[in-house]
Amino acid sequence: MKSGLPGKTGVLLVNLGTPDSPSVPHVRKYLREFLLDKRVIDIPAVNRYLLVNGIIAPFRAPKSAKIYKELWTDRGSPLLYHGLDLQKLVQERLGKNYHVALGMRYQSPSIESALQELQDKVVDRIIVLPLFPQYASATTGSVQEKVMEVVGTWEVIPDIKFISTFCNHPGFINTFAEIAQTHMAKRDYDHFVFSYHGVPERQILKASTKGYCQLGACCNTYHSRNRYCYRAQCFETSRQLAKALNIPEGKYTVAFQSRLGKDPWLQPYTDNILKELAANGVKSVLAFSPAFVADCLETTIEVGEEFKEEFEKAGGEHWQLVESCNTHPTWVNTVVQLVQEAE
Ligand SMILES: C=CC1=C(C)c2cc3[nH]c(cc4nc(cc5[nH]c(cc1n2)c(C)c5CCC(=O)O)C(CCC(=O)O)=C4C)c(C)c3C=C
Ligand SMILES: [Fe+2]
Ligand SMILES: [Fe+2]
Repeated sequence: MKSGLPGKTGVLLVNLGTPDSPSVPHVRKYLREFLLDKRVIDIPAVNRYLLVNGIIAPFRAPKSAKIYKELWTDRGSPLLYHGLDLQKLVQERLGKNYHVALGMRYQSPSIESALQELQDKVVDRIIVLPLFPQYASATTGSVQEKVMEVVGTWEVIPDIKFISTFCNHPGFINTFAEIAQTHMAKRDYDHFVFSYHGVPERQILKASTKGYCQLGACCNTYHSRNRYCYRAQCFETSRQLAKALNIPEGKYTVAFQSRLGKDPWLQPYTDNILKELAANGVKSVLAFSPAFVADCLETTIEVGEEFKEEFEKAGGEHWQLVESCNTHPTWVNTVVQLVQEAE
């Protein structure tokens, strides 16, 4: 990719985004921007506007704001401050021939401002790393579309490389494995749950190349035909994590969380699985949330607190969340490596 001429490489790290504060108006503004994205709620535009403005924004925003208040810290939202910390550490590691910027797909700092920062630094090429290990149209696809929309307005469009998936990158797997080992060293676990953010099944079928994915055993192996299938990537991440941690098949379950609305989302649902596990006598669970590389509402609150409470209510005794990659040194090394591999 390099021309042989000296010049800076721009690195754009992008995560989903979070409200500016846990207040109801800020959460409502965030949910509106997020859920009006046609890649996130992929229904006809008029229905999406009615659903988001008529139901989700008025009714969900106050409930979500309450949960965001629980999550909020002195440094603000974890998704944002972990992103800023990661940006700083990766910048230090890559040095002066690189400029590393952080953008959020929704809210701030925006992708527009992050790309402007790179343009101001006169970068020759840009490497975009959406911070989602598994490609989904709603996340990585949406980031790619937004970046192309913004740079499409520039007079000079530099070389751009997108890192679309890193679901089985050894550095990503090792980061989670190392964090999990700190918990596994302290006690034995009866069972392991890999809980991924869900998506509507319809989105998996739409993203499938030539009808390859049937939401069945087709996702049990990972190869060029299903490289971008979110379900196949979640299974691949789980297999690699199980391998790295010597977890035998039968001792782990892949499940999906955070569904919204009445349409079928990817199954099994984590909240059902944890009840089944408790009913089958499983007492202790180590729970991973490997669709995220930074802790956020979905990991800390949903997996770490809500699922724990439900598991214990159902008869389980010990539920432990594996914290996300955040600024773990192996993860910082991995991001540096992903950038270098993309050049
Ligand atoms: C793997 C990453 C994510 C996918 C895929 C995804 C899909 C998706 N999400 C919603 C609806 C909501 N998600 C919410 C929060 C949220 N989602 C992700 C990531 C993915 N979403 C993150 C990182 C977060 C948390 C951000 C934070 O601030 O900590 C929320 C808001 C919270 C709530 O009210 O529950 C909603 C709503 C849909 C519809 C969707 C569809 C594919
Ligand atoms: Fe989400
Ligand atoms: Fe499949």
